[in-house]
Parts: sequence; C-alpha cells; structure tokens
Amino acid sequence: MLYFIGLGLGDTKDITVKGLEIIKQCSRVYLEAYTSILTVGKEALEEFYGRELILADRDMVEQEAEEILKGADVSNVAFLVVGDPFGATTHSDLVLRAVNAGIEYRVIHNASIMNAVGCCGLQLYNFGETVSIVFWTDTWRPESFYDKIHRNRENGLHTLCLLDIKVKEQSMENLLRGRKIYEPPRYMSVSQAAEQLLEIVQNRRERKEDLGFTEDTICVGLARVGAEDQAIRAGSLRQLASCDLGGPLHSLIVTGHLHPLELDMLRLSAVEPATLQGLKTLDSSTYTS
Ligand SMILES: C[S@@+](CC[C@H](N)C(=O)[O-])C[C@H]1O[C@@H](n2cnc3c(N)ncnc32)[C@H](O)[C@@H]1O
Repeated sequence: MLYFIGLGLGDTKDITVKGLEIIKQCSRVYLEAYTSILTVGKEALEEFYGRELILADRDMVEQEAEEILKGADVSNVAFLVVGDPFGATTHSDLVLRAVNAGIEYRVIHNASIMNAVGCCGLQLYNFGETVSIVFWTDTWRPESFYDKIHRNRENGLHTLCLLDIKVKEQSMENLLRGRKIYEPPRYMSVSQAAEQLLEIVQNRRERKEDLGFTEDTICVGLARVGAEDQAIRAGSLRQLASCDLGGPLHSLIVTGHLHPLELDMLRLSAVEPATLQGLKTLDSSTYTS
C-alpha cells in the first residue's frame, strides 16, 4: 500500500494519530520536499516520528517515481506531504503511476493552506480561483496571475495567492557547466509578491489598460499559518509591500467584495487601523442572521 499522509501546517505534532501510526509501520517513509516546508525541519520530524525520512525532491518524484513505488505492492510505503496531500498540489501523477502498477493507495488528510487561510476572517465560500505568483527574472515577468485576480474581483471574490518556492535551483553558469551546485532555497515573501503586483498596476496604468485592482485594494498577508508564531496583516497592497512578516512560508490574499463581518475580522490584524476604518461596517446584530 502507498500511503499519502498530510503533515499539517505548523510543526511536528500536527500529524494525525492515524498518520503517525501508519508511518511507524511502513518499510520506507518519503518526505516530499519541494512544494511546501515545515519550518521545524527534517531532523525534528525524524525524531518525533522515530523514523528515518528519505527526502523526495522534484526530480525524484517526477523522474524516479519507480524508486518510491518499489515494493509498495507487498509492503507499506509512506509519502509525506506538508499540509494536505491534495491541497494545492495534487500528486496525481504518483497516484496514477501507483494504480497503473497495481499498487493500492490511501490518503490520510490534514489541514491545508487552502482552508487554513480562513483564520484571517475571510469566508472560504467567497474565494475564487487560487493563483500562484512566481519570482520574476530579468527576462521573464509574467502577469497572468494579475488577470486571474482581476476576474475573481469582477465576481466579488477573494483570491488566495500562493507564493513561489525555489529549492534546488542551479545558477545559469552551474547549469551550463553541468555542475550539481545548488543555490540556497528562496521563498517569496508577502512584500515581494506585493511589489510585483504594484509593478503590474503601474505598467497597466501607463498602458491605459483596465485596472482590476490598485495599490489601495485591501489585501491580507499571512505567514507561517498554523505555527506558534503565525502572522496576519491586513492593509492596502501598498502597505503590505513594506510589511515584514518574518520567515517563510507566506501567502497573500487580494480581497474582493467584503462582508461587514469579514471587514471586522480584518480590523483585528490591520497594519494601520485607519486604512480599514473608512470602509463600511454593519450593525453587529446582522451577524447573528
Ligand atoms: C503548493 S502550496 C501548499 C500545498 C500544501 N500541500 C498544503 O496543502 O498546504 C505551497 C504554498 O502555499 C503557501 N503556504 C503553505 N503553507 C503555508 C503556511 N503555513 N503559511 C502561509 N502560507 C503557506 C505558500 O505560499 C507556499 O508557497
């Protein structure tokens, strides 16, 4: 059996009892290490689970999947994923490979960033399509995520923006020389994402194009959701561009239509209370309906 086990978002202890019991009786345990991270690190997980973990990077999962599947038809193998195994990243390819190889699989779910963002007070029902914001380079500066956010806002919906993670990247020089030397990992911060969005707003303004949102649109920055030191900041896009939320991982929400209850929740984490002050509120009796 191949088990896909979600580890949750915070620390070692967020694994479910069921997940932990399964890990303890698996012959091999892989830790997927490229779509998300737990800031506690691999060693802390190994100590808590009492098991050695095999790091599974993108190359291993995408090109050497047979290695992971080896023997899973006669013994139990676990594939650990931070968050939920099917939250944002589906790992469908590995599921299909297992099924094609006649290997049974089972999923042990856990909290995902896809639902935990509700902690900022925005209703999960009011979110549209999730987008990924990628690190720009000198020569590659896509703007497609801006259009998706724009479309969500036209429908009054909030947009969860997942922010780029770069692990095991090679510099152009090392790549060309075939040297397996990797750059330090990079995790996009809320301020970096907001900077890129502000630049797109500016570009579109110069090109006199339709603006889906501006520097004054209310956004929410979230960092290390689920961890003891999680941080949430609500403010304008411009304010979030100069907001330091500390270590990874970060997510950004661009709000759509705000219900008064959502607005009151956002006020609890306002960067600058005055920014959210002018926006309309409802009489609190409305909340109970
Ligand atoms: C591919 S998604 C995560 C998928 C993961 N399996 C899950 O269910 O949460 C990775 C992105 O989600 C966001 N993210 C994940 N965990 C987070 C956390 N604890 N706090 C804030 N953002 C987080 C970051 O933007 C990160 O780059």
